[in-house]
Amino acid sequence: MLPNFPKPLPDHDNPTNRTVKVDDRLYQYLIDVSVREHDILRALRRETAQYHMARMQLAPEVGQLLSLLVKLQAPQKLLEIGVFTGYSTLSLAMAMPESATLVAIEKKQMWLDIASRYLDEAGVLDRVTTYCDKALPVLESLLDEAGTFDFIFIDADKKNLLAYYQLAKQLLRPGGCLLVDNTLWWGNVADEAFDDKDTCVVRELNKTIHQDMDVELSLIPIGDGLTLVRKNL
Ligand SMILES: C[S@@+](CC[C@H](N)C(=O)[O-])C[C@H]1O[C@@H](n2cnc3c(N)ncnc32)[C@H](O)[C@@H]1O
Repeated sequence: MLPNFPKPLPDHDNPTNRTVKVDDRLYQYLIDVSVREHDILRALRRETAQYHMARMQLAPEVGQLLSLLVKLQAPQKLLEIGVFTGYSTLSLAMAMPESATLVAIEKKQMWLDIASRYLDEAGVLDRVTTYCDKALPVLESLLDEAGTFDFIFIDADKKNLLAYYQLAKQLLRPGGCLLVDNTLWWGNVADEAFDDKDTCVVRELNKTIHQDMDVELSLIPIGDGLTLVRKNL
Protein backbone atom coordinates (compact mmCIF):
# COMPACT_ATOMS: atom_id res chain seq x y z
CA MET A 1 0.00 0.00 0.00
CA LEU A 2 1.26 3.50 -0.81
CA PRO A 3 1.75 5.96 2.06
CA ASN A 4 -1.03 8.50 2.44
CA PHE A 5 0.96 11.50 1.40
CA PRO A 6 3.67 10.39 -1.00
CA LYS A 7 6.22 13.03 -1.88
CA PRO A 8 5.85 14.21 -5.47
CA LEU A 9 8.41 12.52 -7.71
CA PRO A 10 11.32 14.81 -8.58
CA ASP A 11 11.41 15.82 -12.25
CA HIS A 12 14.96 14.42 -12.59
CA ASP A 13 16.74 11.25 -11.48
CA ASN A 14 19.84 12.89 -10.01
CA PRO A 15 20.75 11.49 -6.60
CA THR A 16 20.22 13.91 -3.70
CA ASN A 17 23.31 15.00 -1.80
CA ARG A 18 23.43 13.08 1.48
CA THR A 19 27.16 13.55 2.04
CA VAL A 20 27.73 15.20 5.38
CA LYS A 21 29.68 18.49 5.35
CA VAL A 22 32.75 18.06 7.52
CA ASP A 23 33.59 21.30 9.35
CA ASP A 24 36.52 21.52 11.80
CA ARG A 25 34.43 20.42 14.77
CA LEU A 26 33.08 17.34 13.01
CA TYR A 27 36.56 16.58 11.62
CA GLN A 28 37.99 16.63 15.15
CA TYR A 29 35.18 14.31 16.25
CA LEU A 30 35.92 11.95 13.37
CA ILE A 31 39.60 11.88 14.38
CA ASP A 32 38.75 11.42 18.06
CA VAL A 33 36.43 8.46 17.52
CA SER A 34 38.04 6.68 14.58
CA VAL A 35 41.75 7.32 14.16
CA ARG A 36 44.32 5.20 16.00
CA GLU A 37 47.58 6.62 14.76
CA HIS A 38 50.67 4.50 15.43
CA ASP A 39 53.37 6.31 17.46
CA ILE A 40 55.83 6.08 14.55
CA LEU A 41 53.32 7.65 12.16
CA ARG A 42 52.59 10.41 14.66
CA ALA A 43 56.33 11.11 15.07
CA LEU A 44 56.72 11.26 11.26
CA ARG A 45 53.77 13.64 11.00
CA ARG A 46 55.31 15.89 13.66
CA GLU A 47 58.69 15.91 11.93
CA THR A 48 57.10 16.62 8.54
CA ALA A 49 55.13 19.56 9.99
CA GLN A 50 58.32 21.65 10.05
CA TYR A 51 58.51 21.66 6.23
CA HIS A 52 56.60 24.14 4.08
CA MET A 53 55.49 21.22 1.93
CA ALA A 54 53.84 19.47 4.93
CA ARG A 55 50.38 19.91 3.40
CA MET A 56 51.39 17.28 0.80
CA GLN A 57 51.35 14.65 3.54
CA LEU A 58 48.52 12.16 3.59
CA ALA A 59 45.94 12.85 6.31
CA PRO A 60 45.96 10.29 9.17
CA GLU A 61 42.43 9.08 8.47
CA VAL A 62 43.38 8.41 4.84
CA GLY A 63 46.55 6.60 5.91
CA GLN A 64 44.42 4.48 8.23
CA LEU A 65 42.00 3.65 5.41
CA LEU A 66 44.94 2.56 3.22
CA SER A 67 46.21 0.41 6.05
CA LEU A 68 42.78 -1.16 6.58
CA LEU A 69 42.38 -1.90 2.85
CA VAL A 70 45.81 -3.56 2.83
CA LYS A 71 44.85 -5.70 5.80
CA LEU A 72 41.57 -6.66 4.13
CA GLN A 73 43.24 -7.60 0.87
CA ALA A 74 46.56 -8.99 2.16
CA PRO A 75 48.45 -8.05 -1.03
CA GLN A 76 51.86 -9.59 -1.71
CA LYS A 77 53.21 -7.00 -4.16
CA LEU A 78 52.52 -3.33 -3.56
CA LEU A 79 53.55 -0.24 -5.51
CA GLU A 80 53.48 3.40 -4.49
CA ILE A 81 54.06 6.47 -6.66
CA GLY A 82 54.92 9.56 -4.58
CA VAL A 83 56.50 8.89 -1.18
CA PHE A 84 57.22 12.41 0.18
CA THR A 85 58.35 11.82 3.80
CA GLY A 86 56.70 8.40 3.82
CA TYR A 87 53.39 8.63 5.69
CA SER A 88 51.59 6.49 3.09
CA THR A 89 54.64 4.26 2.60
CA LEU A 90 54.74 3.51 6.32
CA SER A 91 50.97 3.02 6.48
CA LEU A 92 51.16 0.47 3.66
CA ALA A 93 54.35 -1.27 4.79
CA MET A 94 53.31 -1.68 8.42
CA ALA A 95 49.95 -3.15 7.34
CA MET A 96 51.14 -5.55 4.63
CA PRO A 97 51.73 -9.23 5.36
CA GLU A 98 55.25 -10.18 6.48
CA SER A 99 55.85 -11.98 3.18
CA ALA A 100 54.87 -8.91 1.10
CA THR A 101 57.09 -6.35 -0.62
CA LEU A 102 56.54 -2.72 -1.55
CA VAL A 103 58.11 -0.75 -4.40
CA ALA A 104 58.05 2.98 -3.65
CA ILE A 105 58.98 5.74 -6.14
CA GLU A 106 59.97 9.30 -5.20
CA LYS A 107 62.03 11.77 -7.22
CA LYS A 108 63.60 13.58 -4.24
CA GLN A 109 66.33 11.85 -2.20
CA MET A 110 65.78 14.23 0.72
CA TRP A 111 62.24 12.88 1.22
CA LEU A 112 63.33 9.27 0.75
CA ASP A 113 65.98 9.70 3.46
CA ILE A 114 63.33 10.73 5.96
CA ALA A 115 60.97 7.93 4.87
CA SER A 116 63.74 5.31 5.10
CA ARG A 117 64.60 6.36 8.65
CA TYR A 118 61.00 5.74 9.77
CA LEU A 119 60.64 2.53 7.75
CA ASP A 120 63.78 1.31 9.49
CA GLU A 121 62.41 2.24 12.91
CA ALA A 122 59.23 0.30 12.08
CA GLY A 123 61.32 -2.75 11.07
CA VAL A 124 59.98 -2.88 7.50
CA LEU A 125 62.77 -1.19 5.52
CA ASP A 126 64.14 -4.50 4.18
CA ARG A 127 60.80 -5.20 2.48
CA VAL A 128 60.57 -1.82 0.77
CA THR A 129 62.48 -1.12 -2.46
CA THR A 130 62.79 2.60 -3.08
CA TYR A 131 63.53 4.24 -6.43
CA CYS A 132 64.82 7.79 -6.35
CA ASP A 133 63.77 8.77 -9.85
CA LYS A 134 60.96 10.20 -11.90
CA ALA A 135 58.07 7.79 -11.76
CA LEU A 136 57.34 7.41 -15.48
CA PRO A 137 60.61 5.70 -16.51
CA VAL A 138 60.51 3.52 -13.39
CA LEU A 139 56.96 2.39 -14.14
CA GLU A 140 57.94 1.65 -17.74
CA SER A 141 60.93 -0.38 -16.50
CA LEU A 142 58.56 -2.43 -14.32
CA LEU A 143 56.38 -3.45 -17.27
CA ASP A 144 58.06 -6.85 -17.50
CA GLU A 145 56.24 -7.47 -14.19
CA ALA A 146 52.92 -6.39 -15.76
CA GLY A 147 49.87 -7.94 -14.15
CA THR A 148 51.68 -8.94 -10.97
CA PHE A 149 51.04 -6.08 -8.53
CA ASP A 150 48.17 -6.57 -6.11
CA PHE A 151 47.89 -3.05 -4.70
CA ILE A 152 48.95 0.31 -6.16
CA PHE A 153 48.72 3.80 -4.63
CA ILE A 154 49.16 6.89 -6.83
CA ASP A 155 49.97 10.16 -5.02
CA ALA A 156 52.53 12.12 -7.06
CA ASP A 157 52.51 14.98 -9.59
CA LYS A 158 49.28 15.62 -11.47
CA LYS A 159 50.96 16.37 -14.82
CA ASN A 160 51.58 12.67 -15.48
CA LEU A 161 48.46 11.38 -13.75
CA LEU A 162 46.81 9.89 -16.84
CA ALA A 163 50.01 8.05 -17.79
CA TYR A 164 50.37 6.81 -14.19
CA TYR A 165 46.82 5.47 -14.30
CA GLN A 166 47.33 3.63 -17.60
CA LEU A 167 50.68 2.16 -16.52
CA ALA A 168 49.39 1.24 -13.08
CA LYS A 169 46.48 -0.56 -14.69
CA GLN A 170 48.89 -2.62 -16.77
CA LEU A 171 51.01 -3.42 -13.72
CA LEU A 172 47.98 -4.40 -11.63
CA ARG A 173 46.75 -7.99 -11.62
CA PRO A 174 43.09 -8.66 -12.40
CA GLY A 175 41.18 -8.28 -9.11
CA GLY A 176 43.90 -5.97 -7.80
CA CYS A 177 43.27 -2.69 -6.04
CA LEU A 178 44.37 0.76 -7.25
CA LEU A 179 43.98 3.96 -5.25
CA VAL A 180 44.41 7.50 -6.50
CA ASP A 181 44.65 10.40 -4.05
CA ASN A 182 43.47 14.01 -4.57
CA THR A 183 40.67 13.16 -6.99
CA LEU A 184 38.46 15.96 -5.59
CA TRP A 185 41.40 18.41 -5.81
CA TRP A 186 40.26 20.82 -3.08
CA GLY A 187 36.82 20.78 -4.67
CA ASN A 188 38.15 22.65 -7.71
CA VAL A 189 37.29 19.82 -10.13
CA ALA A 190 33.60 20.72 -9.89
CA ASP A 191 34.14 24.46 -10.45
CA GLU A 192 34.61 25.41 -14.12
CA ALA A 193 36.26 28.66 -12.99
CA PHE A 194 39.38 26.57 -12.29
CA ASP A 195 41.02 25.82 -15.64
CA ASP A 196 44.66 25.40 -14.55
CA LYS A 197 46.56 22.37 -15.86
CA ASP A 198 46.46 20.29 -12.68
CA THR A 199 42.71 20.73 -12.18
CA CYS A 200 42.06 19.84 -15.83
CA VAL A 201 44.19 16.68 -15.55
CA VAL A 202 42.42 15.51 -12.39
CA ARG A 203 39.05 16.13 -14.10
CA GLU A 204 40.25 14.18 -17.14
CA LEU A 205 41.41 11.30 -14.95
CA ASN A 206 38.08 11.14 -13.11
CA LYS A 207 36.27 11.02 -16.47
CA THR A 208 38.67 8.37 -17.78
CA ILE A 209 38.19 6.10 -14.76
CA HIS A 210 34.41 6.59 -14.83
CA GLN A 211 34.27 5.52 -18.48
CA ASP A 212 36.77 2.67 -18.05
CA MET A 213 34.73 -0.54 -18.15
CA ASP A 214 37.85 -2.58 -17.21
CA VAL A 215 37.44 -1.40 -13.63
CA GLU A 216 34.96 -0.85 -10.82
CA LEU A 217 35.31 2.35 -8.84
CA SER A 218 34.27 4.46 -5.91
CA LEU A 219 35.30 8.09 -5.34
CA ILE A 220 35.41 8.44 -1.57
CA PRO A 221 35.07 12.01 -0.21
CA ILE A 222 37.76 11.52 2.44
CA GLY A 223 40.73 13.89 2.71
CA ASP A 224 41.17 15.47 -0.72
CA GLY A 225 39.17 12.70 -2.42
CA LEU A 226 40.37 9.12 -2.80
CA THR A 227 39.36 6.99 -5.77
CA LEU A 228 39.29 3.27 -5.14
CA VAL A 229 39.50 1.08 -8.23
CA ARG A 230 39.34 -2.68 -8.68
CA LYS A 231 40.61 -4.11 -11.96
CA ASN A 232 38.05 -6.55 -13.33
CA LEU A 233 38.88 -10.26 -13.40
C1 LIG B 1 51.58 14.52 -2.42
S1 LIG B 1 53.23 14.08 -2.21
C2 LIG B 1 53.10 12.41 -1.65
C3 LIG B 1 52.60 12.31 -0.26
C4 LIG B 1 52.85 10.97 0.37
N1 LIG B 1 52.14 9.91 -0.32
C5 LIG B 1 52.52 10.95 1.86
O1 LIG B 1 51.79 10.06 2.31
O2 LIG B 1 52.95 11.85 2.57
C6 LIG B 1 53.81 13.88 -3.84
C7 LIG B 1 55.25 13.42 -3.95
O3 LIG B 1 55.49 13.05 -5.31
C8 LIG B 1 56.81 13.43 -5.66
N2 LIG B 1 56.87 13.59 -7.11
C9 LIG B 1 56.44 14.63 -7.86
N3 LIG B 1 56.64 14.40 -9.16
C10 LIG B 1 57.21 13.19 -9.23
C11 LIG B 1 57.67 12.39 -10.32
N4 LIG B 1 57.58 12.80 -11.59
N5 LIG B 1 58.23 11.20 -10.05
C12 LIG B 1 58.32 10.75 -8.75
N6 LIG B 1 57.91 11.46 -7.69
C13 LIG B 1 57.36 12.66 -7.93
C14 LIG B 1 57.04 14.73 -4.91
O4 LIG B 1 58.43 14.97 -4.73
C15 LIG B 1 56.29 14.49 -3.61
O5 LIG B 1 57.16 14.02 -2.61
